[in-house]
Amino acid sequence: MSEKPTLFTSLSPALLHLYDLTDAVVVIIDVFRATSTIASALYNGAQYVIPVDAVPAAIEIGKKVNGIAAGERDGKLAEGLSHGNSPLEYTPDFIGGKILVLTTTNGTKLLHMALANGAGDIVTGSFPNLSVVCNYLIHKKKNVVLACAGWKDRFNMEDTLFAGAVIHRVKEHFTIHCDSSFMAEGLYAQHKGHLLEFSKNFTHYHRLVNRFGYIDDIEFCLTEDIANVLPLYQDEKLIKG
Ligand SMILES: O=C(O)[C@H](CS(=O)(=O)O)OP(=O)(O)O
Repeated sequence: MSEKPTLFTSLSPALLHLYDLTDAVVVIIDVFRATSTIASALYNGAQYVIPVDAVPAAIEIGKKVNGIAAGERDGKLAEGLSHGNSPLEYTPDFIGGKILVLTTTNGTKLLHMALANGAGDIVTGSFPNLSVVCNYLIHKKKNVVLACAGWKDRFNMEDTLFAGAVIHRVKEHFTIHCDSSFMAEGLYAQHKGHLLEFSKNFTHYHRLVNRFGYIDDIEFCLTEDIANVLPLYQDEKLIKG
């Protein structure tokens, strides 16, 4: 009997160095909101997304590729960028055929950290593209690291819940000896029927909804398969895989 590949969950960027990324598919997870926004932009016809880890670089690259330089810091539009990090901003009319250059507080930084740690096979995941990510992991038959962006190195619930949702669907295909994966799946199994209601307790819900009123974004970001495309990292871009 052939051995199954392994699956691990990194609950924070601060823990990422503990995992071997070199021979694995790394799923970058930032449910609120970077990876939901990336799925939305590609689903609605963006040519591709360039994830960037700093605002000045996003502005410079945006000019060079004649793209839309977008992103935020701490939930607000960052100075010098013309668009934010809301998945609802990237409608087909607006983003169709265009290049999005995106920089965010947690998600795009984590993707660059994964690259610096040797990752060669990177996709981004969120509830809006849950099924396509799971199918990719099953068909690749490679080791997997589910990498949660958290918030400024802290653990968060929404990224952990998404990791749990993936594990719930793919677990028969992997060897999983990882307590964070076990915890993530248990959490998802317990709350999958009422994610929106459950999310009202989360730190990020307070940050995004109570401070900025982004409730529609939260609903989008917790809706499974509403933008079911695979953002695949190739040649410094996220393309539709
Ligand atoms: O834009 C977001 O949703 C967050 C903002 S915050 O700084 O975490 O409040 O950034 P992200 O990198 O998408 O987590």
